Amino acid sequence: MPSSNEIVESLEHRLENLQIDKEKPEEIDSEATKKQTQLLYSAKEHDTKFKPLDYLEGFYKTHKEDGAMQMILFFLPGILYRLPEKIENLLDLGAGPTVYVPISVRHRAFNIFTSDYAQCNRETLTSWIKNESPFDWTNVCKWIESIESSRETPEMMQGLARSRMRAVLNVNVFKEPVVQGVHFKKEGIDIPKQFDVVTTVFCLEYASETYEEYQQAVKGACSLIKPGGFLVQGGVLEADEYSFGESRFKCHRLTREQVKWCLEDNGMNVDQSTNGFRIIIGEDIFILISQKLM
Ligand SMILES: C[S@@+](CC[C@H](N)C(=O)[O-])C[C@H]1O[C@@H](n2cnc3c(N)ncnc32)[C@H](O)[C@@H]1O
Repeated sequence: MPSSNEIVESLEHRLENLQIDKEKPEEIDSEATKKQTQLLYSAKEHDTKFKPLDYLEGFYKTHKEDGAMQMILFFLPGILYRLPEKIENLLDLGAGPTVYVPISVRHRAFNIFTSDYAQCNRETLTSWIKNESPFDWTNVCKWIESIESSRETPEMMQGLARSRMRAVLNVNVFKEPVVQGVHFKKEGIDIPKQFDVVTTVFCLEYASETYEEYQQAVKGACSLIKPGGFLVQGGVLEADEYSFGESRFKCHRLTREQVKWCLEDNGMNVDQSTNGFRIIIGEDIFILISQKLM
């Protein structure tokens, strides 16, 4: 069986050959015109202005929809391979309307919790759990399957992930506790105070507009991890905003140093020479795994 290092290295090698779709000059022009017509919202307005279907159509319709998503989906299996083989409780923090994390961890995590700050996203997540999703995840499943080589159909992948789902939580990374309420849960489920693994992708820097807010957001995320547990974090560096559909949202312009400083401040391992930390950065998109020190 290959080691997790070998898997990540082989994925890094494959990344060199991955065609991340770059915008052509005429597309850049039309992007600039589109931007002028989009409304610019603050990060705090995610709860009232976020449009789940516009977001999903913009970034997840096919795996080629967006370079950042391609990068995350491509490296996620290799990063997840570094987690313990059996995970009792996993939380996807700030999942938005997306379910690619539960699908990717379906074989390892027994109890999967998902969450978001915006009610419309919590509703979209719940509808997927009830197999009433307004969005078709087939293409993303095929992309995940091609990286995993698991030979499962999208229906099998989603069926297993759904059976592992336990609850949809209302979260705010600036509040204490971060879990503010339960939007949906299956019968007889207790919500853990801390989790063995917390995943959070494009959330902490997108919830923030300043470094102070980002520090608070990381503190909130880390407070949800058990001692010895893991954080899997994905995000974007050096960006002031992101956009989809008719909306743009401001975000904190994050640097790679800030990513590490904040983890360190919250008792997380940032020593690349150990097994407890690994970061991969490409085209200003990063994905990392960090273990909480005991
Ligand atoms: C860009 S989306 C990322 C969604 C998803 N994780 C993904 O990878 O596509 C950012 C998410 O952060 C959530 N968010 C914004 N402010 C937040 C806060 N204070 N606490 C928790 N989540 C927040 C938003 O509601 C939104 O769903």
